[in-house]
Amino acid sequence: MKNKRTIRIGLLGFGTVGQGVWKHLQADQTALEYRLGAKLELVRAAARDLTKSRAVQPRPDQLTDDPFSIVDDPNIDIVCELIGGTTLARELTLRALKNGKTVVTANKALISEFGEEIFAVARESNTHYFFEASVAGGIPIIKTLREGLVANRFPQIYGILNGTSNYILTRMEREGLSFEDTLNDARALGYVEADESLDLDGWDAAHKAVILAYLAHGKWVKLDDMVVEGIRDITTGDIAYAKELGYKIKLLAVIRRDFTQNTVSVRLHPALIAKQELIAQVDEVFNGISLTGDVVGTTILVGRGAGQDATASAVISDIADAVAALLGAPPPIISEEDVDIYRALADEVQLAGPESLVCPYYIRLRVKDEPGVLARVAQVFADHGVSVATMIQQEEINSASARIIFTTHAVSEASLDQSLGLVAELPFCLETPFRLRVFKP
Ligand SMILES: NC(=O)C1=CN([C@@H]2O[C@H](COP(=O)(O)OP(=O)(O)OC[C@H]3O[C@@H](n4cnc5c(N)ncnc54)[C@H](O)[C@@H]3O)[C@@H](O)[C@H]2O)C=CC1
Ligand SMILES: N[C@@H](CC=O)C(=O)O
Ligand code: NA
Repeated sequence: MKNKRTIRIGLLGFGTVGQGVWKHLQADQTALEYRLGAKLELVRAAARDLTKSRAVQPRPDQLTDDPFSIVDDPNIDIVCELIGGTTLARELTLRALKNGKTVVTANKALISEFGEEIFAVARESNTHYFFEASVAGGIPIIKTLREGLVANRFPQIYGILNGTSNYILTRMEREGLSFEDTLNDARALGYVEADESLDLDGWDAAHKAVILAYLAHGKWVKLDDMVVEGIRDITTGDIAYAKELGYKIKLLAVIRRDFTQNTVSVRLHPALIAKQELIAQVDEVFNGISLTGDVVGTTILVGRGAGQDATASAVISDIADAVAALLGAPPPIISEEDVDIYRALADEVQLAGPESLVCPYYIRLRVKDEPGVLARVAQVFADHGVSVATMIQQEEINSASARIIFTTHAVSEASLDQSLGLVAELPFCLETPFRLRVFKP
């Protein structure tokens, strides 16, 4: 390849994703160079511990423990931030952008918290910030929203955005294992965040939902304004009861825009979803996103949401866009720097209030097995407008206690929670009542 410009790349972070990017860029370099019309050079990667033995081993001069030497290197054009977290990663990202570098990231925590600031700095620095790997791993969801579906407004986007929890729920369902039993395997497969609470308590998927909500509706929603619940309290029993009732339990992100009321709601929680829905059939580490556009109708994307190779695929796709931008091609149709476009998308949209939380529920109670229990619970439900749709009662082994599983008709979350608060205080109630939402697309 004669007279082609050489684009130089540096990686911040050389863990699961960093090594994947290095490995695949090297393996596919020639083909990529032809497709991009530029030469690529992997200059250096920063890692915390240089002595660690790694599956991917660059030459010693290509590894450094000083990430600032990469963002300050005048020869480097593209910096990939694959460290994670929101402190050092933010500092490095802002410095790289201010130094005029194009930045590619997989860091959803950083974007959901500091996206507004980072996009502004990219704009002021006349450069770009790409983040395809930050949502749904290898699925090209960012490109799909910004480019492929640009003709649409989106009344509903929902789906599975966390590979780790979907992997755990799938193995709990198939093998009857507890989630602790499967967590180690998810770790070994490189799916789990360094801070595991991000995966298990729903925060990681919430970060991704915040990013999608911004891209679709131009509004940065704060985590404090969202319902965020994870999968820790789900038992194999809940999964089995849900199955008996025709449902699967999935950790779902739900983004709804009501164009009449001009409100948007973004939430993240486990929910029962009818097993015939395509999203219910997305298992293991796969993510699935259903996007309903006012022009195209519903489009569903399914693919690997975590893991070294899938994530590297998304990072390399951003590197390709970054190379194109550096060679003078226009940025993607709606780039993250187009504030005016996002302001128009937002159109002064307000967050939907708690009254918008109305749906059917799944309820699990553990009670003393004695006369009158059902009548008391039914009375509390009736007093709060909670109407029972189905009930399963199962005696426990010692036969002094029983599990009762209800599903309800649609009811407001406030009424449901009030009634469960009262049920919890009844003398025969042996455990805090547990409830899951039933999601109807
Ligand atoms: N693992 C996955 O499947 C996916 C991860 N991501 C995101 O990609 C990013 C990286 O994730 P992983 O590769 O899984 O994490 P990891 O923990 O395997 O790798 C992090 C790397 O950053 C380096 N690092 C941390 N502090 C450093 C410092 N002070 N100086 C130099 N290097 C430092 C570590 O040495 C390590 O090489 C995170 O933002 C994560 O959320 C996104 C999609 C999927
Ligand atoms: N820990 C995350 C990794 C990808 O974003 C997940 O499990 O989805
Ligand atoms: Na993606």
